[in-house]
Amino acid sequence: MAVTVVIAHRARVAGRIIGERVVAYSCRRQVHTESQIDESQEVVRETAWTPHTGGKKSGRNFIDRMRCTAIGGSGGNGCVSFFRDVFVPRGPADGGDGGSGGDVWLEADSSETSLSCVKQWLKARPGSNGRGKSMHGARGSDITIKVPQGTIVRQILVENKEARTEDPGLGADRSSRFLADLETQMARRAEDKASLFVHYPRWEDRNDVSNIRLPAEFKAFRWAMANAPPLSADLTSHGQRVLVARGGLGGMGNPHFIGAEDRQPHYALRGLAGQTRVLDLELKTIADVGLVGMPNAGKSTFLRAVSNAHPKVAAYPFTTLNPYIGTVAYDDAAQITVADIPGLVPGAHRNVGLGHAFLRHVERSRVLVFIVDVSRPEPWRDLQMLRDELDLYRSGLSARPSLVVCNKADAGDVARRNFEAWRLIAPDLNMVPVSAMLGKNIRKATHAVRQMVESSRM
Ligand SMILES: Nc1nc2c(ncn2[C@@H]2O[C@H](COP(=O)(O)OP(=O)(O)OP(=O)(O)O)[C@@H](O)[C@H]2O)c(=O)[nH]1
Ligand SMILES: [Mg+2]
Repeated sequence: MAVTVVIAHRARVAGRIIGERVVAYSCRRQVHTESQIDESQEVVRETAWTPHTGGKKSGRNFIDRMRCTAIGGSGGNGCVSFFRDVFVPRGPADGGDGGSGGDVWLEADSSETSLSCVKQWLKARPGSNGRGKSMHGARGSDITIKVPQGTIVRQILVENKEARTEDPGLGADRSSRFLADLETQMARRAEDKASLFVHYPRWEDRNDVSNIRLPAEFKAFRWAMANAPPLSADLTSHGQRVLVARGGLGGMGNPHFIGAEDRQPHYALRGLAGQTRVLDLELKTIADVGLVGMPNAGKSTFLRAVSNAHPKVAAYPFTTLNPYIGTVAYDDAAQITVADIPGLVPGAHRNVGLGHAFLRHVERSRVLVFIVDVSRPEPWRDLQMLRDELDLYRSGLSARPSLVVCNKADAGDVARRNFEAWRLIAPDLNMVPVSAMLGKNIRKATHAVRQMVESSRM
């Protein structure tokens, strides 16, 4: 059976054939794509995760989806110490508390354009341990990671394997199984409790901490950590921040455990571990207008003509490999943002061409501008294909307010005839003939777009 690779990335693609399956690795987008074709149907699958590429910021490392792990700094341990002085051999407890661990924050920044600056492990600093003479440990410093505006943060819930209970044996009857369970639970609880404490040197055996009441603040923190709701945030505006992993609470020093029975506690609490969260970051660019078109239709040329952006323009398909954002400035100081994305080809929803993953960058645009090359035969078919691909990505997406820009209207009689025929076929379609290359009729298009953006804001 013949096996074909459907991937049309212009980037370097290394592939290896395993049986009837072709596994291809695209170096450009770091997307691991697996294609398999059988006689009846085509199956193309893209793994959801783009691995980290080492923090480089260049355009080739554009990343719009990644997974990372945020770990709050652990709290410093409380200290076991006693006041000592000349003629004071057994002074009162004076151990300081440990400092809390640092927090991990994500912050939207308008100067960031890609998630490639985000590392896979985001770790905040731990708090310092408490010391004698009631000296409390310093708080661990927070870390703030800048992400582009439009980043969606979701927590991935990882299964807790420890939650599974052990089976005491097949032969055990119900009551003995219940008792065995209870015993293991009690032993585990005592063990867990003992592991929460630090001891004065060589006092481990003498300290029985099983009856010690843990401080309410400590219990409340542990409860809050265990019952924290799954994180989900959308960082849409510049400076918006979200706390993704809280630092652990610092342990309490031994003065907290002075009681009626024990005036000289030889133990203190350890700091708690920081929160760990596995995060899925997805960048969905926020622009007022999204440009959608086939490769070579002139999207980038149009963006150059209307805005301050300078995307690369060339006479071959897939010139644009990453989204570009430009700002259109009007005479009365009004501004709208326009996103140019790589071209779509028939079957983009099956990952043909560069796939439709880039459509996430126009998904939030209120207005869509279809750039159609009017010098191609039957350009209305191209528009239908674009609309179909949008709907296959997200149903109803093509129903957004839209303008059809009939580009390359300067390309001779063919373009003019096609445009006139199109007018007859679809008299109600919102169309503007332009020549992005020569800058003709651009003002008409930009004003039509502005009207649509403003009416969609109302
Ligand atoms: N004659 C003519 N050519 C144009 C016009 N607009 C763009 N072109 C040419 O069409 C070719 C493709 O233009 P691009 O702007 O790179 O097209 P694109 O849609 O961004 O293509 P991809 O980035 O590959 O998706 C270039 O050679 C442009 O010079 C136009 O209005 N008239
Ligand atoms: Mg382009």
